Amino acid sequence: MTGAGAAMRRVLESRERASLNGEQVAALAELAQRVRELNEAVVHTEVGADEVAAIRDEVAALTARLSAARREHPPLVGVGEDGTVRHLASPVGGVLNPIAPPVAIVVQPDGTARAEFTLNVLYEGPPGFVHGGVSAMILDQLLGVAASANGTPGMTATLDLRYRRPTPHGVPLVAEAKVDRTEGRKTFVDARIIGPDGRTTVEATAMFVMPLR
Ligand SMILES: CCCCCCCCCCCCCC(=O)SCCNC(=O)CCNC(=O)[C@H](O)C(C)(C)COP(=O)(O)OP(=O)(O)OC[C@H]1O[C@@H](n2cnc3c(N)ncnc32)[C@H](O)[C@@H]1OP(=O)(O)O
Repeated sequence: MTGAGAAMRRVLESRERASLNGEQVAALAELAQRVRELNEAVVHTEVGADEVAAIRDEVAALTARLSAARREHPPLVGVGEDGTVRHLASPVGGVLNPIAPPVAIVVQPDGTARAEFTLNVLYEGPPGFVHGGVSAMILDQLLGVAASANGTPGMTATLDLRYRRPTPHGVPLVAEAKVDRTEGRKTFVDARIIGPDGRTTVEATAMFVMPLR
């Protein structure tokens, strides 16, 4: 069995990742945004059973139309001119991924990975608050981006979370991550989510390990 590094390289090499031009990305991102709105509407709808059945069939027909021509792999990672990390299909902030929370990560000149975002009810755990696993996923991504921006990317080997207070949804949040230190193949990164009152809701520390093989 080969290691994670070789496996990832193989996937990347096998991907004839048609570089989408800006226009194509914008068009698909708009589609993904409409699907996000659809997702939220599904959770909130009170329309009757007949209408639900009719909409179900319409959605199935749209899925069939989109599937008429499929890429084998989703489009590749890139970094925008403004430092914005563009992993187009990422489950965190991927503009082409309709289940991704809208978390656009920008790497600042001092290496801090930062995002400002608002989470809706789709990401709810306890009533009124963000699901802890969603916070963990967002922080893992931010931590990983900070490690990559430091020139020391890796796989998450450890992720420690401290949930200090509930993270509210429906209000602006900030998350940031910064590399603390590196030791050989290990990179240690700190991150947090900050609520609208400026108080930290979740803290995280992670260790990333660059796979050898
Ligand atoms: C700029 C472009 C931007 C692109 C941005 C994209 C950003 C994307 C962001 C995505 C973000 C999301 C990211 C994701 O979602 S990553 C997905 C979640 N993570 C994984 O699936 C990782 C799975 N594990 C592995 O692949 C391997 O185990 C790794 C690679 C981690 C290590 O396997 P490897 O065979 O290479 O390592 P080694 O065994 O020789 O050990 C080496 C050293 O490390 C120490 N160690 C290892 N593991 C642990 C552990 N768990 N706790 C404590 N220590 C551990 C070990 O003791 C040793 O230390 P020492 O004895 O030398 O002192």
